[in-house]
Amino acid sequence: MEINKDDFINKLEKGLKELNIYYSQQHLDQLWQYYCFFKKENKKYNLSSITKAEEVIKKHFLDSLVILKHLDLREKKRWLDIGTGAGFPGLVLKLFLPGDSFYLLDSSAKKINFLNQLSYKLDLQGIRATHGRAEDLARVDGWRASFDHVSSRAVASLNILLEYAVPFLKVGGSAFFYKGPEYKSEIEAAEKALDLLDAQIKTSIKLDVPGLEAERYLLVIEKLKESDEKYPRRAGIPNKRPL
Ligand SMILES: C[S@@+](CC[C@H](N)C(=O)[O-])C[C@H]1O[C@@H](n2cnc3c(N)ncnc32)[C@H](O)[C@@H]1O
Repeated sequence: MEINKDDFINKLEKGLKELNIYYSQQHLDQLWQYYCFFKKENKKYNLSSITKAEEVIKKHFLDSLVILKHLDLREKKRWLDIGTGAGFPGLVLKLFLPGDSFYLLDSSAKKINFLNQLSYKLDLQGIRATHGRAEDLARVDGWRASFDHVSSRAVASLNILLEYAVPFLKVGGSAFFYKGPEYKSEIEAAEKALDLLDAQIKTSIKLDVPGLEAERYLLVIEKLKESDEKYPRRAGIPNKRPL
């Protein structure tokens, strides 16, 4: 291990304080356990190329958490994280929103296996990791039109992501997409998808992740009406022929 627990926690606390995020000793311990397990199992489960402690703190943990201050925390919510990978942002958000229920979805069985073991180690309740493709699950009862929020980071461009995500949302629900500086051109290219899926961009927010030079943005999408049942199209089609 290239860093000890005290140094890891010092760096993590510094970032959380800069983000103005309320945290407890339990959060710090859980994120340390998360980091250790992620680091140990990274190769086996092919998780991420970012593995140095400082980078994991900034690019995975703080980047996942930076949206907390933009959420309405008054009511408990049901979340879906599409293409969650090693749990970013879904599992990290769950630690800070313990009363919300989280569904983590990924098309890689290995990653889901990792997340199930991690959830067990952290003794988390109200979290479920599922192996599958968004296009398939969005047609299943109990998944379609049943989430208050969908999150997704680094999975696809906006026009594709909308077709994956919007059918999962309840009418009035919102999706949170983590994006880079190219988000404006993605919005332009997604005009037709927004129209066909009866969704609108509620807001775009510049995110400040402490110590991160890369520009980060949050796109908040609102679902306006029930989705046409032809969406999403068959698995693979949204990516091959985006709306
Ligand atoms: C680049 S990784 C990003 C992982 C994580 N969200 C992050 O930010 O670190 C993209 C992930 O999306 C998953 N994925 C891609 N297309 C998908 C789909 N249609 N349905 C479910 N998962 C998908 C991949 O298996 C992969 O784990």
